[in-house]
Order: sequence, then structure tokens, then C-alpha cells
Amino acid sequence: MSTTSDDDRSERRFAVVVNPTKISEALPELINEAAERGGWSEPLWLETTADDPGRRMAQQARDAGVQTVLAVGGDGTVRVVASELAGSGVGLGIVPEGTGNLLARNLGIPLTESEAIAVALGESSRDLDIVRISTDDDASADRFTVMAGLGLDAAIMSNTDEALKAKIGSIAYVAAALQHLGREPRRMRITVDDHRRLERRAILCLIGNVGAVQGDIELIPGALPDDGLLDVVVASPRRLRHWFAVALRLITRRERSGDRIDQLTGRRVVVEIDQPEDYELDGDTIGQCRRLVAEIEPGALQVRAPVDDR
Ligand SMILES: Nc1ncnc2c1ncn2[C@@H]1O[C@H](COP(=O)(O)OP(=O)(O)OP(=O)(O)O)[C@@H](O)[C@H]1O
Repeated sequence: MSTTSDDDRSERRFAVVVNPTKISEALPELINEAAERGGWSEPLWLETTADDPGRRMAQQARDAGVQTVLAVGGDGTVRVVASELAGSGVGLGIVPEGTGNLLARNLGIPLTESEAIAVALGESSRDLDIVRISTDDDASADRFTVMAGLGLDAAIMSNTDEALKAKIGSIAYVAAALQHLGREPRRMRITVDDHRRLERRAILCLIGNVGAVQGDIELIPGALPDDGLLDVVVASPRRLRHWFAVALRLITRRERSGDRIDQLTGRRVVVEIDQPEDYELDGDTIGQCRRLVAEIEPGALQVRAPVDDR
């Protein structure tokens, strides 16, 4: 019988999917020490590459039968690892090393390496929704955890100066948004849960699982990562005063009347656009599409995070 506890112990193993271009020299040592302290076996160390930001590595970790995978890197690394772990029951730990660190910030995961590692290997876990997404005729699905954006938002993400973003956070987004003032709106048709339909000449459509972006800007008020719902925001400013209202919403983090913003919630969202438009997932511009389908997968992702005390 005494072998039972030994077996249990040897079975406690985690993997580290790490973007090696993002980490400090001290990180491997910090992780190994934490593993030893917590009674884990030697971690399975898997590095991402320029061609694969973590997809194959997360699959490898899952196949190896680990209980937890630590995603160490920026939002791109975290998104891809989360996408592969969804529905598997394998826990996700996050050691944020990017500039945005959107999911970590939204979940109150510490931004310093040693504290983040402690949370990632700790007992506290939350079941989060994740969003399955497909674009145009591409049947292969991808996923995001924070938000998808079409239009202005994707343009901002690809244009926002990285150094500025690191220094002044939200102001950089507003500065980038102002560069796009006067951007041509696109005819967008948004269908929620197959029956509610909205047609707008819009500059931006956000589909959010989580409401806040960098600098604690609450882009989608009320969006919660574990309510089983997607929150959709469509901005269709026509006149300068509408633009100002949109900017004010960003700055004051409050819903405003008269800012030409529609907000809807549902489980499945289809966006159709009259011509190809940029889209981003969790802050990374992915490409262009004319049709995007997003579907919530409630509670499919187990994230090691501090207890939610809202
Ligand atoms: N070994 C590697 N060598 C070079 N580039 C890599 C390597 N591993 C990953 N990458 C690149 O890093 C990118 C992912 O970066 P990651 O999301 O970790 O940080 P980030 O984009 O700077 O984060 P943030 O958006 O939060 O600032 C991918 O586009 C990938 O091409």
C-alpha cells in the first residue's frame, strides 16, 4: 500500500511550453525549484518555434499525460496552448512574459515570474469558457480566450507601437485609434444565436469572452469569462461626436449613450462583411476574413488562477 503514495507522487508532472525568446535567464531555475518544492516530477520542457507558437508542443504535453501545462510567453503563446488544452481536462498555468498579458490581467494572475509560477502550480483553479472560431470556408477551428476583433481593433493591434504599448498601456491604443479616425466603415451583418440580426455600417466588431484589455480598459462592460456567454460590441460611429463618444468609452471605461455602440450577448455569433477585413484574436492580428463564426465552449478550460472574489 505504501507504493500508492509513491505512484501518486511520480504521476504529478507538468509540462512547460515556453517561448524561449521571451524569458529571463533565471526562469528555468525558478521553475525547477518550484517543481521540486511542490513534489512534482521533472517537468517536460518544450520550446515554441517561429513557425509554431505552441500548438504541437501543447499536443505533445497532452499526449504525455501531464496534469498541467505552463504556457510561458505572450498572449500568442497562451492562446495557442489554451486552444489545444480546451476540453482535455489538463490544467493551464500562465507565466505571462508579453506586453499585453490579457488573460493573466483579467484573471488576477501575477505578472512577476516567481509569483506566477506559484499560482500556476497551485491548487486554485477556475473553469473558464473558451471560444471556438472559424473563418470564411476554412473548416479548421481555432480558439481564443479573451476577445476577437474585426476592423479597427485588428488594425490597432497591428499598428500599436510595441515600446509605447509597454510604457503607457491604454494611451497607446487610443493614440492608434486616433490614427484611424475617418476609417471607412464596412457593411457588417451580425447574427446572434441564429435569430437576432443586426446590420450596421461599422468600423469595429468585438466578440469578447473577457471584457478588459490592456491598461484595464473595459471594452466590453459586463463580459465575464465563466458565464457561458459571448459579448458582442459593434461600433458604428458616423460623425465626429460619435467617434469622441467611442474614445470616451475607452478612456472612462463606462457605457455611454449616443456613442453608436450596440452590445449583444449569446452563445454563437456570425459576422459577415461586405469585403475582407482584418481580424485579431487575443491581440494578435491573424489575417483577413469576410465571415467569422464564434461559438462559446462553456467551462472547457481549467486555468490555475487566484480564486475569483467578485
Ligand atoms: N523559438 C522562437 N524563435 C523565434 N520566434 C519565436 C520562437 N517561438 C515563438 N516565436 C514567435 O513568437 C510569437 C509569439 O509571441 P508571444 O505571444 O509569446 O509574445 P508576444 O507576441 O510578444 O506577446 P504580446 O502580444 O503579449 O506582447 C510567435 O509569432 C512566434 O512566431
